[in-house]
Amino acid sequence: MTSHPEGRNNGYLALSSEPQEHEQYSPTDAAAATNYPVPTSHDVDIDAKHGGTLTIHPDGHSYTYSYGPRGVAGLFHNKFTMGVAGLASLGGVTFGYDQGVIANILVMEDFRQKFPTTSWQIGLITAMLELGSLIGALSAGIFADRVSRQTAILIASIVFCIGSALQFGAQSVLHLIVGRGIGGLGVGALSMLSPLYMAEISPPEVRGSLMALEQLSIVSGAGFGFWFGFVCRNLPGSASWRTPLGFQLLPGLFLGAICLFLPSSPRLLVAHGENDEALRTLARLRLRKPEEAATDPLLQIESLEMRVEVALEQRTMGDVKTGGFYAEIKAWSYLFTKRYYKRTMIGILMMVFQQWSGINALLYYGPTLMKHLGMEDETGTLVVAGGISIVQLIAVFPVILYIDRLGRRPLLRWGSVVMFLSHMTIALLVKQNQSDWPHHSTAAWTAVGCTYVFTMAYGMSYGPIGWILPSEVFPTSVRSKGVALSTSSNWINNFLIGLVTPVLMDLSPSITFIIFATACFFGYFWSTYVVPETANVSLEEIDAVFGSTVGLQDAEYKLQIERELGLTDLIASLAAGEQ
Ligand SMILES: O[C@H]1[C@H](O)[C@@H](O)[C@H](O)[C@@H](O)[C@H]1O
Repeated sequence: MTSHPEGRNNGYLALSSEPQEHEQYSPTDAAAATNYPVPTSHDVDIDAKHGGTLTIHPDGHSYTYSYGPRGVAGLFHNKFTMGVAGLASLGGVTFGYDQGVIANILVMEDFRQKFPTTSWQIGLITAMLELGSLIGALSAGIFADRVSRQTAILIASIVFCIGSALQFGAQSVLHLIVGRGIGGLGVGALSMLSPLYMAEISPPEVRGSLMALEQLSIVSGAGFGFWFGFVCRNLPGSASWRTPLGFQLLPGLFLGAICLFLPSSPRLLVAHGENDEALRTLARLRLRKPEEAATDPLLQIESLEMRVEVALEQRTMGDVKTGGFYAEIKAWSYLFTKRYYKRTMIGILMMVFQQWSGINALLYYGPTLMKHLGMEDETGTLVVAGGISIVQLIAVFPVILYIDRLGRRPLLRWGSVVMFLSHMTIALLVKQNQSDWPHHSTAAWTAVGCTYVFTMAYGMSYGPIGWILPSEVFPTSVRSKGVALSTSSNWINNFLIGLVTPVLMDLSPSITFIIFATACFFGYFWSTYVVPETANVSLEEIDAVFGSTVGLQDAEYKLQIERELGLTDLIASLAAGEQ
């Protein structure tokens, strides 16, 4: 077997016809085996017109390609895909909005008079969204592959709108709770479908930037929801709370209306055997003319990689999508086999660390928390807490610009360190001053400042990457289920945080912050030693970064399929400048 060099190879150039176990190919071996000249330079300029490149790595085995530049230039280079991803990310707006709006609604005058809620009912109103979302995310994992991604998004939007309408027209607490539950089903489904779809349509060099749009949408939704609710609290009567609850119908209806015009996921098309349509869609997404579909080398590489992956998966695990109940169980259980276990755990733990970093404790209980930090005035505390959503929003912009240059891991590692330090500082300050905040206003403001530092670090690391990494680590055959599990982990942990934070805060605010700091501490080691770098790697070649878990047999199958489908010859001839 030829070895996969670790790191940024997003392609694997199998230049030999007879791979042997543990054999390392030198470029000379490769040339002898194929009669193609050995690439001497790294970059093969194959796409001068559009600025795309194919880089053959010096080992002569692996390659990287990009359709154009990264960062801002790359986003504009991919303007159509950016527009499509931006629209799909509206799923995140519904999610954020729902979370952001509720804190203000629950304290509104008219709401409290109409619905004299007990505290467990209040808990239920908040938690129903998370419970509904958990079920929504898991169910979307079941039906997402059977229909197109757009149809799945449409169904989820309709469910979301039904839930929103119920909340808008609620005449009793029960209506509201049921409405939140149904709305949650839609929110949960959308929260897994949007990143899934975005990952599948993005080119490797700007995938991180495009997927960070999901976080942008979530935090914009949350910020808008919070402040819109805050402003609406002065409206007369039930308009104060019905207006913000009804408002969410707008993004829901809009998403439902436009999703049928979005292009299909080329990866799902290939998985469904529609290779020609997949190539045409890919050409559209990469802004190539239809007639270029058959000739453009990068389109050829990307679509062949998709076909190789699907063929490989079908050969290894059978066609999981065509079967019934048994096949469904089998597909879910694959996530826990040796082959995918590590990826499944990355998806699940990503969200465990994201949620236990404590972001939602700040968002849900911001006002209460600020009181613990010595802020007394009601409006002031609301404003400070609302500021946290704004900090999250600001933090996501540098991520959109730089994540594909910086990579996912460095951001996670640095994020963990800063978040840990901020939490520990708060814990210390609270412990020392909680009995007498009025005389320690500097300490109080330092603690408030630390919550902002924490939020900034979170917003540049675990926040956006939580929605990026899980969709990247799975192959197409199990991606929807893997992402569904990861998203469910988000919702379960989100729910737990909502449940235990008030109890913990009553017990001891400083211990609460130490618990969140502990999560960040472990997050550092996890992102350093477990998480692989997925930046700039095409989705099909993520396998290579998990190289150690892929068996020898799989690697051999892969070489064989790459040869059968013509990818090997295509790369070799491009490297030799023959096209
Ligand atoms: O990434 C998001 C975001 O940071 C939200 O503000 C938070 O409420 C979510 O739980 C999280 O998943």
